[in-house]
Amino acid sequence: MTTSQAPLIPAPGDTRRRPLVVMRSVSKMFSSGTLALSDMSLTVEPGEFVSLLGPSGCGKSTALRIIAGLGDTTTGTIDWPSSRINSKGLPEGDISFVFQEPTLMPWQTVFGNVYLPLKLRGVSKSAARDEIMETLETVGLKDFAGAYPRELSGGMKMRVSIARALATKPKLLLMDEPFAALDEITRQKLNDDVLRLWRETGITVIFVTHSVFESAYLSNRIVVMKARPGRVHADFPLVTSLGRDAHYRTSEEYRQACEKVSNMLLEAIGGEEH
Ligand SMILES: Nc1ncnc2c1ncn2[C@@H]1O[C@H](COP(=O)(O)OP(=O)(O)OP(=O)(O)O)[C@@H](O)[C@H]1O
Repeated sequence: MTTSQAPLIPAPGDTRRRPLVVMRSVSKMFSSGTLALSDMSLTVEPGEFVSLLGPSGCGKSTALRIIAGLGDTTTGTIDWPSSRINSKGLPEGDISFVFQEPTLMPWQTVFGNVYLPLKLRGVSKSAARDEIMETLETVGLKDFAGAYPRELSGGMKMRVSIARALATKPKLLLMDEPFAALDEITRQKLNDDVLRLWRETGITVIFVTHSVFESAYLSNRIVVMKARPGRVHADFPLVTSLGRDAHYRTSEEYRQACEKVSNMLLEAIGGEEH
């Protein structure tokens, strides 16, 4: 992957807000010959909540993994204009990833699982304690710090996974279908949790989902992708005059947002070559 380094501090008089991440004409061909992404460009501003939506196999996870540095581009670049870049071309400590599976260590408590990324940075347990307890409180798990993953429900495990991702206070949270395996009510609760965290922390979120309803509820911007090869089909803001809450879920505004996203998705699927 190629990256370019930008000065961390803007030049005097430069009052422009720098994008957080810029994906420029990225293509990805796997060694199997599959062209997963073709000429994909995407600029994400600080504080955005962007959902990546599209048919199965259109390259959503591939795009997310490339942004996270978990995969290389074949051509194209990923730039981090507002971050300090490490030797791997990544903004040190600025990115966290939440996968569909909570991927917790079964032999560690909730506290131990959330402590892991801080431990890897050399932070002692005692120095990390207060912050970890605060993060656990944010996700509603303060009373479960000593519990083991086997004692938790699916939704609680996902909360631990989110707490672990937040422990390092990243600027960017990448979420790859995190709630797909959960029941609808748990999913809605976690949607509200993520929205609250997003509002409270000002974190930037890129959220991969198959769900029109979920994307229309959560995002202030939707990027619909097309498959074979994966590329951006539509990219639009989702502005609402209402708060995103139970009232919004039953509002005409939400219905219209779902209809718009759904139509864009149908358009993207309709354009596929079968
Ligand atoms: N490691 C890999 N090796 C070869 N091909 C891969 C690999 N990972 C993904 N692909 C292929 O790349 C394409 C995009 O896959 P990707 O998982 O990014 O899509 P997706 O939109 O996230 O799919 P889904 O919604 O089903 O999770 C698919 O055709 C997939 O088979």
